[in-house]
Amino acid sequence: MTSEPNASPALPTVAFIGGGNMARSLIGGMVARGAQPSNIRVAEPDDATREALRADFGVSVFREAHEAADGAAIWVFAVKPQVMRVVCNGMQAVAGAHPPLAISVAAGITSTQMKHWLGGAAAVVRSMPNTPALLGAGVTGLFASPEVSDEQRAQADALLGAVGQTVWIDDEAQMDAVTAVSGSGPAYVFLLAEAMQAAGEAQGLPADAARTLATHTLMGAARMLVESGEPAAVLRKRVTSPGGTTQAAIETFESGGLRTLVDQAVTAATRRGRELSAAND
Ligand SMILES: NC(=O)C1=CN([C@@H]2O[C@H](COP(=O)(O)OP(=O)(O)OC[C@H]3O[C@@H](n4cnc5c(N)ncnc54)[C@H](O)[C@@H]3O)[C@@H](O)[C@H]2O)C=CC1
Ligand SMILES: O=C(O)[C@@H]1CCC=N1
Repeated sequence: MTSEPNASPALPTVAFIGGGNMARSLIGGMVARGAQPSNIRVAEPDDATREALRADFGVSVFREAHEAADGAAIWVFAVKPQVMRVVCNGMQAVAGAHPPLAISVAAGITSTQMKHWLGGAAAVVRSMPNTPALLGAGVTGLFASPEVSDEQRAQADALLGAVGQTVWIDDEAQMDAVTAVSGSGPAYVFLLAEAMQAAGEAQGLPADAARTLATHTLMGAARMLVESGEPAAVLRKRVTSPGGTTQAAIETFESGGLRTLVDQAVTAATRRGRELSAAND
């Protein structure tokens, strides 16, 4: 099931545990789309990162996780998978017998691991957002553990839906594939942008021109994919005149194994997600 972005979410107090790249994208996207900064608290040990969040978005910032978390209705865990267990264990005293909704954005870490590390009573939504959330153009896959109530599920959908599309996943094992396609996905597009720009420069284009041509081509094509609703293959064929320039390029991509390479890359990212779960158990 997918849903459209919400323009102005009415959210309860949210505490972000970890204020790095992904948290910044979510917080920036939420504030830009109408969330009250006074309802957003962030725990971040790095002084410069913490102060930048306060200065840029007006949110309340804290050095310690428990300071931000105490009294918040939703906890968003945005730390690296490698430290998640320690961070959750440190929250058990604040969680008590009735912990608030816990939303994890971490790659690999399962809802069962989160629940146990938080003391066994937590309702956990495992999510996988991506950094275009900063522009309200994110997409987030979400899985709700059995303890999550309908109201909590709606809260998670409102929070992540404020910064882009949401897609609910019924089988948690598929969250590693979500991570591999859309969580990591922006990096694949940025790699393609780098390669297109470099190739344009190699053909003699000035760097500025190559960047503008490559980046706006990606933006225009992405908008067509979303706004036309037509399959990618149909849009591709409309650009590809028989015997023309595009055909020469597409045949080069196909004979070079682009589809196989993309499949291998997504498979490697999916596998890495599973490894992160096992390695940090
Ligand atoms: N960067 C991305 O595009 C995406 C990242 N994620 C997930 O988001 C999580 C965070 O990733 P990033 O933001 O990229 O990493 P990051 O390294 O930029 O942010 C993590 C932050 O957690 C802070 N931190 C460390 N220990 C802490 C503690 N005890 N309490 C509070 N904060 C603590 C660090 O100082 C750091 O600022 C990871 O689990 C990752 O899998 C998910 C989707 C996309
Ligand atoms: O690379 C990572 O592990 C994280 C998860 C998805 C995007 N960044």
